[in-house]
Amino acid sequence: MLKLPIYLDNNATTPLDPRVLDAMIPFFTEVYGNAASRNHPFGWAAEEAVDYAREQIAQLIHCDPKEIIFTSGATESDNLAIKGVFEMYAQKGNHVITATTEHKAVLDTCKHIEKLGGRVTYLPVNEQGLISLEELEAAMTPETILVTIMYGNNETGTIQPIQEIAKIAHKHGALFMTDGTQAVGKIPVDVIADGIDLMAFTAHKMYGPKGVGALYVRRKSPRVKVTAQMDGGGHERGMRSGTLNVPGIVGFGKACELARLEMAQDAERLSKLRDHLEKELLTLEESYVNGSVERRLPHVANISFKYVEGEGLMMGVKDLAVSSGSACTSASLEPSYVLKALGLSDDLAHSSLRFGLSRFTTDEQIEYAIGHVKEAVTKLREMSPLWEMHKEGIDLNSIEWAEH
Ligand SMILES: Cc1ncc(COP(=O)(O)O)c(C=O)c1O
Ligand code: FES
Repeated sequence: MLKLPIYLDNNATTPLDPRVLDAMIPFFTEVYGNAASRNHPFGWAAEEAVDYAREQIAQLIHCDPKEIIFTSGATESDNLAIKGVFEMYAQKGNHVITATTEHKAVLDTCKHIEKLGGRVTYLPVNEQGLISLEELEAAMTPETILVTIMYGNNETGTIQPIQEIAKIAHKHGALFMTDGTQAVGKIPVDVIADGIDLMAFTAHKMYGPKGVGALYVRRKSPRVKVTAQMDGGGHERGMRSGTLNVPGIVGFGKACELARLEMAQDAERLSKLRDHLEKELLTLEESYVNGSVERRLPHVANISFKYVEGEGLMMGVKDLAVSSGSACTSASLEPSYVLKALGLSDDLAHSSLRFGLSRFTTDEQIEYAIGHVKEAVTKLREMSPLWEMHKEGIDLNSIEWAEH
């Protein structure tokens, strides 16, 4: 039988918690009504389950259950928030501010509204992956309707100064939206304390099922509205039509409840495990942490190993399921645009690995990962002429390479 690698790609998706699956199962076979059916108990039972999940989710992020709009995932929530605000507030202005390190679900939606006549400012980040509050302030105009900056980055785990960003947006009369996909369920997120007006998040990054997400839309001071992007039966207070995915929503609710109860202890254990992994891997010379070490999600480490070629690195660590900043693991030909935005060279971006730990990651798995990565990096460097030159003290930047 095929031996599976150790799964350390939990920023891509997490396994479903068995307790979440248990909660979902009756809603496939027994309680199969349409939550919008008002005339019989099948519908009522489904609606009751959805309402309960809405409460579980609202409790995790400290909002009112009415402020949760169910979607198919964070991609849809990002689209609904940005396009929906752009259309709804067109009278006020057409300017949106975001950052270069956002997820494609945000960046490509911003590109779309540019085609519709919108103006978008893409703020740069510093080497820590953080935007500058001064640059944000300077970019605000009377036409700015929306500032959208993610909570925690999916590649590096860097956490933006959310409360400060919200204050600046509000001071200038704009709404503040955040893609909370990687942060919700991992660190405390309080939409009221943080000043968030809209927030996208998704179940499958927090031990829930794939294909179900939510958009938080503030209802009071200010009351925020988005134009629906999916027309139809007028579900979700008219903001997102379509029959609700009841089992998925039940699972999402359960995942949020578990996160509320277990997040603190998970975060403490995982940050210790992550720090141990990182400390060990940094004993390899010329290895670097990408993103902010101080402001970071507890379960993420992104490390570059200089003088190691990206493709070789991915082949060398095949006992681990991890992501890399190199293009050979993705459909695009460019190395990670997030790492490049932090100022990394193409080479260093190519030679990076992203480790994403989960509730189910064990000490033994991390010990194995440490040994495996150390061995791979050491072996690859032994074969690398660049490493040899570096060891001989030759400044590689001073070399003039022959043209071919
Ligand atoms: C920051 C961020 N936003 C959005 C998404 C998209 O989420 P979903 O897969 O639920 O559409 C992801 C997941 O890849 C993500 O990490
Ligand atoms: S190492 Fe494969 S694309 Fe860079």
